[in-house]
Parts: sequence; structure tokens; C-alpha cells
Amino acid sequence: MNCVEVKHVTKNFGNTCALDDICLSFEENKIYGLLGRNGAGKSTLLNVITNRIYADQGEVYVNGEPVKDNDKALGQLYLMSEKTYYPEKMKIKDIFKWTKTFYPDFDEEYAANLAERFGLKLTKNVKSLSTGYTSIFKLIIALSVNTPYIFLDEPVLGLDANHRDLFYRILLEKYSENPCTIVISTHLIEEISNLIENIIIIKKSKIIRNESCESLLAGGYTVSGSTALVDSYISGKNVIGIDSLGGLKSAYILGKKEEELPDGLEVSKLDLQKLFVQLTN
Ligand SMILES: Nc1ncnc2c1ncn2[C@@H]1O[C@H](COP(=O)(O)OP(=O)(O)OP(=O)(O)O)[C@@H](O)[C@H]1O
Repeated sequence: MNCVEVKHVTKNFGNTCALDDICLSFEENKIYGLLGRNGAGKSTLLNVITNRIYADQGEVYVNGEPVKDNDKALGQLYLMSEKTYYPEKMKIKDIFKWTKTFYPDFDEEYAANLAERFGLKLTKNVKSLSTGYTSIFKLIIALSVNTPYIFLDEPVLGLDANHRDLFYRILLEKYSENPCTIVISTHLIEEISNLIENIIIIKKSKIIRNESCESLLAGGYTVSGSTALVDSYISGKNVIGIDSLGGLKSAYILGKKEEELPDGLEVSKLDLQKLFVQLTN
């Protein structure tokens, strides 16, 4: 089966263990969310997968071939990283051309079209871009390279709400027209909860969850209603969070829901962000 496999990868920086015996795989044509608190090891994992840094132990395979010093396997992967490696004085349009020399399937026309949709001028150079437009420029390249596996590390860093919304729409558009594997590492969990099918949570260098979003969220539920009703219902239950507004309350509960709930209470699915906070605290 075509996939990216991470097998027993460990990476230390001096006394800091950034990745501890990580095993996982990214299957073809799926969208993954890679979540974890600051310093959990997300960027290190993406850098090891794309061979930007070497693991101390373990291997990464693309469709069965090791990526280490293997241009063919590496050509299947693209990482949009937090760091910007492009020459500062180079114009965007020239970077697009340059990218095509490394990634022959890079679609210059599509990239120019995305630049127009985001309002990015192709004649600007990298140095003159704001934080948001630097992310946009890197995103456009990632969405246009057409590699089977795309890794996005903090893709919406500095993007305003309108541009984030546009990015999520474009991502889904692209995915439905031309499916590929997309791995998104982000702290904006709620915003991607409807995009991702699978979720990988990394905590202090270890994977603590790797499953479908659906199965993760099936581990609990949300009840909403009047404060008095909710308070009485949640007594003795495993409550991981509460939101109150006026006389209304929502409680996020782990565990299985009873068949019958008291009248006046509404049930909905668990909130991914609340669950993440609880799992990674
Ligand atoms: N080049 C490096 N030198 C030393 N320590 C490093 C280096 N890169 C990462 N680390 C350490 O490894 C750990 C994992 O860092 P990493 O950047 O992978 O986390 P992250 O999950 O991406 O965090 P964030 O969400 O804050 O970007 C942290 O403790 C970090 O300080």
C-alpha cells in the first residue's frame, strides 16, 4: 500500500528528547491533523520525515523506500515549514519558476491563480512580505507542487480570519479535485476539525492518539441546557470543560452517554479543542 511510514524514530537535541520511538503511517489521499502543545515535537517529526534533519534512530519510508538520501522518495514529499529558506531578494514569480526545477509537477498557472485570489503580487520579493503574506506565499507553493504527500507546519501563521477561511476552502477544493495526503500541524484546532479525517496527537515527544476524528470524538459528548439542569446532570460524571453564557451551560463529558437524557438537555458531539486540552494537560 502507498503510504509514508515512520518506524521507531527517536531524535534528541542534547539532553532534550524531541521524538521518542515514534511509529505511525500516513496513508494515501487522507487529511491528517498533527496536534500537540508547544515543544511537543511536531516540527521535528515533519523535518525528520522530509529528511531535513536526521533521526538518531529509526527510519522513514515512502511507498516502501527509505527517504534517507533518496531523491526519488523525497520528491514525493513537500514540507511547508515554519522557516523561510528562500533568497530574500528573489521575486515571487521567479521563486515559482525556480520551484518547478525541483518539483516538475509544480503548476505555475495554478500558483498564479491562487496568488490572485489571495491578493499576492508576483512582482514582490520575499523580504518585503508581511508575516501573513509570507505564509500565503509558502502555502501557494505547497498547494501547487502536486506531490502525493504535503506536510504543512503552521500553515496559517499570521493569516487573518478571511485569508484562513479562503485557505481552508482552497485546500478542500484542491483535495476534492486532485486528492493527495495532507498533514496539517496547527494550534487552531477548531478551525481544522471539519477538514481532517485523522488525528495524531503528540505529547512530550510521544504519540498519545492516532485515530480517526470520529472515533476520538466518540469517546464523549456535550450536553447543553439551563445551568440548573446541566449542573444536576453532570454530578459524578467525568467533565473536561464547561462553558456558560447567561443562564445556559454546556458541559463536555468523557464517557458513554445514557440512552435517555433528562428533558431540557441537548446532546451534541464532543468539542475537539476541549478534548485536546484535557488530553495534553
Ligand atoms: N535545533 C534544535 N536544537 C535544540 N533543541 C531543539 C531544536 N529543535 C527542536 N528542539 C527542541 O525539541 C523539542 C521539540 O521541538 P519542536 O519544534 O519539534 O516542537 P513543536 O511541537 O513543533 O513546537 P511548537 O508548536 O512550539 O512549534 C523542544 O523541546 C525544542 O526545544
